[in-house]
Amino acid sequence: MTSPAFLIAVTALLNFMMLLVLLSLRRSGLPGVREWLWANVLELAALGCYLATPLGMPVIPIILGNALLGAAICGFYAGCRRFLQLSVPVRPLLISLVVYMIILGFLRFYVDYLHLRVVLTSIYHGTLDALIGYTILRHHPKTRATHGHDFTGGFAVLLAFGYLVRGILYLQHPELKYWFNDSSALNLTFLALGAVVIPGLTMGAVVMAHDAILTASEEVASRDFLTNALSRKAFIEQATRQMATAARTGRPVSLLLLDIDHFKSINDRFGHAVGDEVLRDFTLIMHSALRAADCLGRLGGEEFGLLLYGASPAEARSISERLRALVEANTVRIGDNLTAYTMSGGLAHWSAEESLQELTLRADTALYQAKDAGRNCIVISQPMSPTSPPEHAH
Ligand SMILES: Nc1nc2c(ncn2[C@@H]2O[C@H](COP(=O)(O)OP(=O)(O)OP(=O)(O)O)[C@@H](O)[C@H]2O)c(=O)[nH]1
Repeated sequence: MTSPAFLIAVTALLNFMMLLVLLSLRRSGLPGVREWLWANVLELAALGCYLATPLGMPVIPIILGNALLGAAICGFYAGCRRFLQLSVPVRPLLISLVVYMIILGFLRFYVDYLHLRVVLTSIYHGTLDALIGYTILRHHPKTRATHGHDFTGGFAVLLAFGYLVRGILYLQHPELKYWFNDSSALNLTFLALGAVVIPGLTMGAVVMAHDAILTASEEVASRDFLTNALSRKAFIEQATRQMATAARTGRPVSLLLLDIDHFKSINDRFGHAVGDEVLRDFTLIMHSALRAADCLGRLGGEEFGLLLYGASPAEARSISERLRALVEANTVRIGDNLTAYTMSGGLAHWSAEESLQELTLRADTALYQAKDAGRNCIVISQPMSPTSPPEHAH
């Protein structure tokens, strides 16, 4: 038959394994990992105190053990808040722990009410589990599915519910036994409930952390390091996705290819570092003038692609002209001097049967025409009619 001591020993082993898994995440630098680590260390120490019950020194399991376990769950909650970039209510957590310990001590050493102590621990741990569940589910990322958040938040809510049941049961039945000297199914069930809290929640936290690491590395891989525009590959993927959506919804799409004028001479005159600065400046202007949904990618060198989703041909034309004018009006500081530069653009409005490659070819031809026409202008490609001449916006 399983005994409470055996259950505690197994939990300690589980705890230790989760500690090792968390240690492997330390290098990630993710906020919250340090607190989760501490929560597991504190739980291990608490379990050690509980195992000392047969020694007959109640202060070790009841005061020290419960203080450490209470601190462990507070630490886990703090880790979740840090992970989610939220502030940690350190003072309220500390005060709650101190008050909890004072009442617990009172219920053991002043009046000895075992069932009220069980009710009190149920309220304390249940409330913290509910807070953990609520916080994680409330701050669930909106743009992607994350099983880690669902699992951890859902598990914490379930634990809170388990504690609620335990609290009510012990409140209504003061005759129920609890703890080391009782191997009844009920005692073991509630003991197991308390035992799985930190290892179970830690497992969820590890999944959340892996998800965050994966998302961050995907973001880095899809961005051009110098300008923070999308990489060519990511641009093509995103543009293809947006065109597929447009094909379904009937929304208009335009592609603008942009190229900084005489960029080679900027490099030649001021050096490569200044050229890099101009590239960064250019993308800053683009990002500040565009909507978040507009997809800007660096296609190579000083050439960029901009997919304008949802913009009508007239809107795309006015956006392109606005961007050109913004670049023309802007200056970059080079030492003590201010230098201006311009850009040319080729704009093509997408028609449903066209592939991204065909659309890009038309925009590219328009871009060449803009360069031929003297630069610092936007040329609009005429859709579907090979005979119609290109139109100049500026
Ligand atoms: N500083 C810097 N220069 C780059 C980078 N990538 C490409 N280039 C340079 O960009 C220049 C592009 O020159 P060209 O293709 O002749 O174009 P351009 O001088 O802008 O002439 P037009 O496009 O015809 O106006 C080359 O000198 C490349 O070395 C980069 O990441 N940083």
